[in-house]
Amino acid sequence: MVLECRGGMRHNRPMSEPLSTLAVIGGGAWGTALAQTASRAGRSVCLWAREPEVAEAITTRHENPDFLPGVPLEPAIRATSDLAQALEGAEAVLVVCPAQALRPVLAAAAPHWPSGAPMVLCAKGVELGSGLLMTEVAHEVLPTVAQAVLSGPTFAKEVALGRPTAVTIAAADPALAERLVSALGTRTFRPYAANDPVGAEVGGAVKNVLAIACGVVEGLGLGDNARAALLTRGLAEIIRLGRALGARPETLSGLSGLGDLILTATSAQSRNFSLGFALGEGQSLESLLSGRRTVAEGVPSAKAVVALAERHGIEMPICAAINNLLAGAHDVAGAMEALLSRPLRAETD
Ligand SMILES: NC(=O)C1=CN([C@@H]2O[C@H](COP(=O)(O)OP(=O)(O)OC[C@H]3O[C@@H](n4cnc5c(N)ncnc54)[C@H](O)[C@@H]3O)[C@@H](O)[C@H]2O)C=CC1
Ligand SMILES: O=C(CO)COP(=O)(O)O
Repeated sequence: MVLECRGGMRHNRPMSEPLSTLAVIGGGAWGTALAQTASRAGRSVCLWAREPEVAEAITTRHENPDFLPGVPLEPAIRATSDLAQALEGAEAVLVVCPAQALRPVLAAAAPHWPSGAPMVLCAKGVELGSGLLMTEVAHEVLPTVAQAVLSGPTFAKEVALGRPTAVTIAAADPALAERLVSALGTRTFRPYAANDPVGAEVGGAVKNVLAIACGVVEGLGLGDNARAALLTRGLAEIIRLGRALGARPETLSGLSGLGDLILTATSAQSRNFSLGFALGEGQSLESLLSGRRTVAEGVPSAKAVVALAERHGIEMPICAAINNLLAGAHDVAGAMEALLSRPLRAETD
């Protein structure tokens, strides 16, 4: 079956005109949920899924049983596994692939990128090896494309079901953030405009590692005090790294930082929290990752975040303990011991 995605003629719109046609790159749970909310906001949406069977299920059966089962999708959403088709005529592109796949996916998209269309980076992570944030990776691949970051406390299924949700849309250019807020906002999907994209992405990347830590503590049955301590000291790690990278503290304590940390690190709906919980109960990382199709971004990002912190001379002991656990350098008891044996010190150090 040929799946067509035609958003109209390729053209550059003046910055003030509304964005009517969007491409969503990524057919996982979050790309599908964002396509759903954009379609409900009245946008014409074409989604690119890597798997042809996912594209076909979305277009013909209006569902994504592989990555977002049980949620009826808007019939108007079109999907394709052809990147060129997905991008044709798009006035903005939401990039929603896993963080470690961002570089190759953007490189494949680059020859087909619609002239003048900004990108909205929606993945949460830090690139392994380079230690680059998503905006930095994207800038290396597509240096002339305007960027925004969409991040916040957002379980995909709740968004797709239309449950009330607030997010941050951050762009260095405030006019771009406002246009995206207008394009995506609805009564229940409520984007807040911001102009600190780095702050928005640091919170989203680090909270996944901290969610694994909270899951471990829960799986070990260490209690509510321990979880509260991890959340608070975890936020201190987000703020320390964010400041070093030029983020503003108020962004880190907003929706994309503290908000997402609270959501992800306290809910069994989170893949990162659940993975940590299973590790705390004694399951092996290998068994948890084998055959898995969904992402737990905290796993690759732990190593990248710790390397980034070392490069900036910042202490991130919770992230370091999780990195050691995931790398097999410590078992669960060893990772806890590394945290509990740290010297006592002033809270604000
Ligand atoms: N699921 C959620 O509730 C939310 C997810 N996010 C973020 O969105 C990003 C995407 O996550 P999900 O949509 O949840 O994914 P998912 O776990 O539902 O599905 C995995 C997706 O990754 C794709 N994929 C796997 N390997 C790939 C590769 N090498 N190249 C290109 N694509 C590949 C698969 O085709 C599939 O679309 C992640 O960074 C995640 O942290 C952000 C907010 C909410
Ligand atoms: O980013 C998310 C919620 O904001 C999704 O978290 P998980 O990837 O841990 O499920």
